[in-house]
Amino acid sequence: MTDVASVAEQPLLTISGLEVEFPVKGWRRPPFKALKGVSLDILPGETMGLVGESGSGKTTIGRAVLGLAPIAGGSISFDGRDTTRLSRADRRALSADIQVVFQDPYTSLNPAMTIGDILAEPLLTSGTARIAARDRIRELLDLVNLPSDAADRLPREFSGGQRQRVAIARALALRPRLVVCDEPVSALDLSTQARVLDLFIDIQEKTGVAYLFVSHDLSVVRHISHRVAVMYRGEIVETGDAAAVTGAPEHPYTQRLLMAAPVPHPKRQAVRRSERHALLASQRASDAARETVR
Ligand SMILES: Nc1ncnc2c1ncn2[C@@H]1O[C@H](COP(=O)(O)OP(=O)(O)OP(=O)(O)O)[C@@H](O)[C@H]1O
Repeated sequence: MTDVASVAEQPLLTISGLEVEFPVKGWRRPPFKALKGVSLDILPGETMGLVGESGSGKTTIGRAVLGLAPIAGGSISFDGRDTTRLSRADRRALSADIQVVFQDPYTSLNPAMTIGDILAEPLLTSGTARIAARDRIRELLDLVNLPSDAADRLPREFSGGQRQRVAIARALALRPRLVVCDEPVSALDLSTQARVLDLFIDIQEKTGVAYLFVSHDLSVVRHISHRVAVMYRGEIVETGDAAAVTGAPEHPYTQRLLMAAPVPHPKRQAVRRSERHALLASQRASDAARETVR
């Protein structure tokens, strides 16, 4: 379903010539140009990986898409509408369609709220009735593979990976069409990273959500993306099919990034995303069968 060829060709998100400038303190000092004319589009159900070194402007693109960066030029349109010129009410309506998952699952969840209350918040704020919200919370916990009794527990009772599942569930509560994922696995250990990345892929296959997936880690981006854009000092220097960009990059900067990235296991590299899912499913089935025999 999420194969790029099978999704509609009309972009969900189109960023054209985007410029973001931050003011710099000091008499008559020119602003700092964090984005210098960035263009990018994302199709429905697609994952666009955004990779680049620290300070290249990845987070700023995500923040601009969320309406949180000072835009100096260019445009961002979502579903054909320019989002840089929305009234506050329209921006609020759009926020159901565009959600975010942050890097740190330890600070992004309110420690005093139960998981149920954390997931209920966006639902109740948007006008969902309490009974419908309770059903939706159950569905969300199931979608991110957490037990339904998780709703009654506090964030501190969960590991980092489980907390990130809660953050993902919260982002999905209002059935967004795009989720900005800003380094969502960087704070997790390697094996948890792989499981959470596979969860993102599973959810996309079930819901058709698109991701703008920001990471400084080329191997993470290679694992999850359909297409990849490479950022360098406020500009996109290369965009293309994930396998092509991460396998045979054209731009010297991407080549340097690739040399610095850990090499994936050759078997894993050869397996396409859809095939990987079939493989994972059969691995899970044989694990389950082994458990039953024991
Ligand atoms: N609010 C701000 N005020 C001033 N400068 C900012 C602000 N936010 C970001 N910048 C600058 O804009 C540039 C791009 O930052 P950004 O956070 O987008 O980079 P990044 O590629 O996401 O890096 P990292 O991986 O370290 O988060 C950096 O030089 C940063 O210092």
